[in-house]
Amino acid sequence: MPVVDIPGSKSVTARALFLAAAADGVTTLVRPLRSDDTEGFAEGLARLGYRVGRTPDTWQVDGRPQGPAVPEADVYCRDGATTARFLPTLAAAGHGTYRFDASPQMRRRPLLPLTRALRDLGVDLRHEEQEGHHPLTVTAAGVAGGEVTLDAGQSSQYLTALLLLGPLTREGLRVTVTDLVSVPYVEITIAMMRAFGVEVAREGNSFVVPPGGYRATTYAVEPDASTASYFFAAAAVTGGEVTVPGLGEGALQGDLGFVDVLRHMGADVTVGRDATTVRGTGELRGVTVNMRDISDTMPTLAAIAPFASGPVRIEDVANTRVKECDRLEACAENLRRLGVRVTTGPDWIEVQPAAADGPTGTEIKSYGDHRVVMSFAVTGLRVPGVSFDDPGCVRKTFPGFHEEFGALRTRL
Ligand SMILES: O=C(O)C1=C[C@@H](OP(=O)(O)O)[C@@H](O)[C@H](O)C1
Ligand SMILES: C=C(OP(=O)(O)O)C(=O)O
Repeated sequence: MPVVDIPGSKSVTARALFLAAAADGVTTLVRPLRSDDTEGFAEGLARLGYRVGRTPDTWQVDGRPQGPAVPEADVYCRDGATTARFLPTLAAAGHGTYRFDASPQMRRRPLLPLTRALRDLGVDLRHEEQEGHHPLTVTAAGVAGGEVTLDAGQSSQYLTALLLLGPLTREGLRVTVTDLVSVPYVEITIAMMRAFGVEVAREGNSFVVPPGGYRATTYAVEPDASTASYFFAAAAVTGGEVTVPGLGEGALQGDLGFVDVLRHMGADVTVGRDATTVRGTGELRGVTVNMRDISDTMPTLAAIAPFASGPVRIEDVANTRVKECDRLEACAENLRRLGVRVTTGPDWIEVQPAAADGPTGTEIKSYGDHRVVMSFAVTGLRVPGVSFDDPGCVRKTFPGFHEEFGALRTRL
């Protein structure tokens, strides 16, 4: 029975780094994710003058409730949207001039609703080239706080950034959302703020954050549930069994809900107190599923959909078009390259069962998207000849993916 150790959650590590930097005292992160996104986040903090110390298993951050330690900084956010959206928001609470840029991929991704909200709160923020995109400069002079309205229909990260900022403002914050996707990520934010001593109140569509700052702590990062989805899917399509320790009933991440989709399709799933096991049963039924809450697992499901006995339709995932790539089209194109029939709409994808002679191996076009590669690696368990034009882009969240997945392949 393969037991797979999954690296730490990207979302939890990014939040923990923000909270640690903003807290009063020294915070220790236990088993943070070490990947391009989170290394980029930690490097960004260091650029802003925060002290980040490392041992193989822990990161220590000296918190500065007053904001960055340097009056000027130039921060490169790489491909990470958490870095590119959370760090300018953290910097706004300080005093100084901070410029943020990102990779070409991240430059294409939006953040206008967030930067508008920051401006509405009095933050001096300028986009250098294209309105609502990196590069941008924050000329920070602290944030008074107050009320602000936000459209988080494209990304919940806008709301998370503002909630994280709330305790650093002088009066606290009340954020009213007109739309919101990826709700479980906001729940992660609220639970983690609580662990750092701040209670967010929810009043209908409004989130109320008191002023007063964060308390430093020791924080253990749980394994990444989105990463685990590839290993759970592997069990479901091969008839094997995979157990992931550290992700159980108390897990913070909504993406663990992907196992409910697999259960619905016919897999045997046990979510225990501190571990989850998926066992393939040989049966994989078609399904129609709304993935608005867990859209990072849309490519995982799309990539195994050809092995289902009926059509797989994934709905309400418009915002997957503004991730590392347009994931709906990237998945559709790669499925077609495999010889699978697929259709897409503005916010959905429908995949037909593979023909009797099965999908045919091909080179998968990665679009620099870690999830495209990791998802179609699962397809490759059943289809000989699947390769990737850019296998290394998994570094964003899981640099060791191919080694770990290769090792699992021999044990399934
Ligand atoms: O807050 C976070 O850590 C994340 C939120 C989600 O983004 P959206 O809210 O943009 O869907 C998710 O896709 C991303 O990988 C991580
Ligand atoms: C969308 C993703 O990342 P981010 O938005 O944090 O860059 C992801 O990891 O799938």
